[in-house]
Amino acid sequence: MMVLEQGQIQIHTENIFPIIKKAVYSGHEVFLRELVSNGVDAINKRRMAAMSGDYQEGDQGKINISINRDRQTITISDNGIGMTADEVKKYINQVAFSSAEEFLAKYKTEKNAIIGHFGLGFYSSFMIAKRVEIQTLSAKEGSEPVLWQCDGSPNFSLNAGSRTEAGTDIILYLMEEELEYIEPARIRSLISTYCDFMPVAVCLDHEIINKREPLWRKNPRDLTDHEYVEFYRTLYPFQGDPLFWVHLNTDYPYNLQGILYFPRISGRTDWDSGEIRLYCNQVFVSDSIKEIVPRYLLPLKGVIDSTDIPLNVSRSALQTDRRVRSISGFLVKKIGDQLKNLHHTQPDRYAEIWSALAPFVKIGAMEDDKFAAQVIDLVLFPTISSINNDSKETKNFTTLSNYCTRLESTEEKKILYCTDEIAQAGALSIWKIQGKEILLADMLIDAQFIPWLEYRHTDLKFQRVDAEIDESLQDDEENDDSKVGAEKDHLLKLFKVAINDDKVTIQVQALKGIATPAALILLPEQMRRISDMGALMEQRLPNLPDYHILMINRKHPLIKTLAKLDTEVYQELANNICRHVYEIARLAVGGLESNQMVDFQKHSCDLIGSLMERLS
Ligand SMILES: Nc1ncnc2c1ncn2[C@@H]1O[C@H](COP(=O)(O)OP(=O)(O)OP(=O)(O)O)[C@@H](O)[C@H]1O
Repeated sequence: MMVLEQGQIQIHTENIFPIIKKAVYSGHEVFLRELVSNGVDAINKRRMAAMSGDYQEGDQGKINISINRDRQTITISDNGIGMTADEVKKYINQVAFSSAEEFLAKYKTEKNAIIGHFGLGFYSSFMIAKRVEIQTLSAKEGSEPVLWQCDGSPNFSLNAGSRTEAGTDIILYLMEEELEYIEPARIRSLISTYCDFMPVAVCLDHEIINKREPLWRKNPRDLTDHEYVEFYRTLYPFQGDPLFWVHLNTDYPYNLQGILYFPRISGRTDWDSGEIRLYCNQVFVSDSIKEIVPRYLLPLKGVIDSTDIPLNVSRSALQTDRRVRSISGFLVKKIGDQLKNLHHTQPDRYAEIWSALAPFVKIGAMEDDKFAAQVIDLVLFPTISSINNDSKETKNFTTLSNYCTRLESTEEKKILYCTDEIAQAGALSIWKIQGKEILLADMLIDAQFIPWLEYRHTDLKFQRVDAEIDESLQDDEENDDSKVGAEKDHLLKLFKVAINDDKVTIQVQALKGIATPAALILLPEQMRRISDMGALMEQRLPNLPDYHILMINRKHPLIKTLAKLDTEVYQELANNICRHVYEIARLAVGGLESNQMVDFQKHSCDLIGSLMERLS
């Protein structure tokens, strides 16, 4: 055979082959992606070049992978543009080599940090092959076939090749320790992962393996909801249907296509996993890219396909990259726009999925001012409104601004909210009877979101229903001290003696409404927030703060009777009743600890027992 050329690949620093073999020890499988991508590029180049007339037009682009068990080889063949001898010298011996060298220089310091090893290119073959041959024939009219051989040392040879059709075969002689790639099942699964959406048929022994259509490349106007959902199902099987999606398509200032889905979040959702799949020209790169979206968008799933996200840099460099930051801002904006669109065009559907969206919208708003500006009027609260004429309670959704427009203009802008409909049921009922509309803020995140809202809206005052009983809820006539002052003092004294705890402030008031409870525990807003914050920092659920108010309702029949009881004679009974009323009020707000619960049961039974004795 006539030898065209023998030589040494120019080595600038050191022999990179052992480094490729050993240092890049993890993720060897990416060799297939790199070589198939080169084949796709070659096919595209041929199509373009054929238009100019100097190159032969090819058949439909196709990449075939064949396995020869006896020779322990894998051959990746394409019918692309091919290379002349000069091009092999230039592109393989110089360009490909220097890009691999550059890649490895970065790799040495960044180790696994480089995303998906993209950029190693042709020389990634040496991760799994002890010897590599290139059989290539350029599509340029009158070209001769060429054979390039390299045994993993810096020496290469260039001879006359045997290809008769334009295109390239990359023949990999597998190393002993890499024989897993001789298994067709292994290659098939790699094609499915990396090449599924490639624009060219990728075959294993001439059977097409990649058949999936990259939906994100289609025009959104040509797609139905069903197609979007089906696509999601194939990407993320058994995960429930998505709540909504955004189709991305932009050319300027960067090239980016994709579809982002908002998944159905469940208790098991891992907020930090990051499951957006990154593609580059329909070639799969990675499915755990967390750096291109802000943390609060990590629950999103779907596909981003961009040639403008630098792939051969470390993850930390990616995070600070200006273009990536701008892409991240673009994604945030698109999600915000879609939420707005849903809210306006499908308000019922929006309200229906709101509880799933709420944590992420609220966290996003608190973490990102720009996102906050977009979504602040899209935050919904369920409201517990007044009793209607037909006595049925209604629960609707409202935005904060709509709630405010319903407040009477003369009124102080006080936003009443409830964080637990059961524990705050007593106080809640008093406000409801007065026809007040109450926001339900019962999500964990609301403990931070309410103070955040208050900070943004300095003209608004947020008050939990059990923070105080203001004058509007008190029965003025029944609270006239000139008439009832003595009785109030008497009750106050009775409860003080019975409870005997300086931390509990006792108040006696007559509350409006017939169904109001005998006693209520009140927690002044600021004091309660400090206590809640302490619990949050200690990562426990907030309990009833030691300092609280016991509000005694003078209008309740039990308290009325108690006030009339001859306490000279029934001192102990009065004491027990006061303690019992206090314990019931604590119980109602979930404020009894386990040992107190045992005492409560005993006290209740003793009290009922002693009253029954008097009857018999
Ligand atoms: N199958 C092929 N057909 C024709 N030319 C090829 C083929 N494979 C590689 N080449 C040529 O060799 C060059 C170097 O390839 P290599 O894969 O190392 O880097 P790249 O494809 O340019 O960049 P990267 O892989 O980093 O995206 C290519 O630019 C191309 O000109």
